[in-house]
Amino acid sequence: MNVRRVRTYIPGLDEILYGGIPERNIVLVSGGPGTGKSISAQQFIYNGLIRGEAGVYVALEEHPVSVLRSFHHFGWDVTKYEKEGKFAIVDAFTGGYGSTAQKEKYVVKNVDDVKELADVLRQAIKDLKATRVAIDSVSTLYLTKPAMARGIVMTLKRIISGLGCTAFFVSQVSVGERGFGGPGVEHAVDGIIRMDLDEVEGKMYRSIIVWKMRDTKISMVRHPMEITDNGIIVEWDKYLKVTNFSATVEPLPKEEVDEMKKAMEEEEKAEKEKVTEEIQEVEEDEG
Ligand SMILES: Nc1ncnc2c1ncn2[C@@H]1O[C@H](COP(=O)(O)OP(=O)(O)OP(=O)(O)O)[C@@H](O)[C@H]1O
Repeated sequence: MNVRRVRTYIPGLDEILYGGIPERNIVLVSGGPGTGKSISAQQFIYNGLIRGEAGVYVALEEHPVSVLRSFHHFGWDVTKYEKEGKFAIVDAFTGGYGSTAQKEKYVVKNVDDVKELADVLRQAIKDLKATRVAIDSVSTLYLTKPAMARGIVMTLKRIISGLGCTAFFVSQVSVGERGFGGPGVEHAVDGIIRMDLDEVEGKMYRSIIVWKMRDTKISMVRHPMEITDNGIIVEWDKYLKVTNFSATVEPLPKEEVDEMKKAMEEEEKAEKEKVTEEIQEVEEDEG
């Protein structure tokens, strides 16, 4: 059976997922500092907004004003969609203190209370009829209580997935750490995307790897990745070979490139059919 997919529209990422993220999947975006996790979450939300899909961004790690500044840094004007009721930031950072928080609609007063966060998030998703959610970062919620991690992730997953949304959960790990966020979390989520920065002989290399993604085939190699003024670009037809002394970018075998291209073509076809069906439904309702 063909799964319904949510395209990230992050250049190259849908290709290495063979068409996009299966709908309702909760994806852990894991990586060390400065690897591009927040940018990927913002790009995922913005790319939905410009295509008519409402989105909610949960800010746990930065002030909502800083989050807005990050979106605008890439020219992603979310303020426009906020005014139209298609985008909202859930403020789980300020605790309701300060002049900005007084004006916000979705504020979590006690961040240690996951039930409160879940309630505010549920309300935001329902009000906006959102289909995309980003939590930045989910690891903040259990930094001091690792035993609670699985329970917290499962609570959020039930709500988000249950309401029909697909989500990016940002997970912070230390430089050089091999895991993604602890065993409870890694098994609870539907997908894991890992972002890395490697220093080889004084030069930094960015890369991305899909570790797991339920209900779809994935690329089995590490891909080079760039952060540009327009956001993240994944080099989906190349792979990065890193050793202690060298980093080389190699082309992928032609068969794999062709298979990813084919998967994308099929997804684009399925998407066109979905739009046609939706137009027909609207016409029938109106007619
Ligand atoms: N226009 C740009 N061009 C190139 N690189 C950029 C640009 N804007 C931001 N960056 C880089 O992106 C990195 C930050 O990415 P991001 O905030 O997504 O990291 P992160 O993985 O969320 O990190 P942390 O866990 O520390 O918050 C910075 O190192 C910055 O240099």
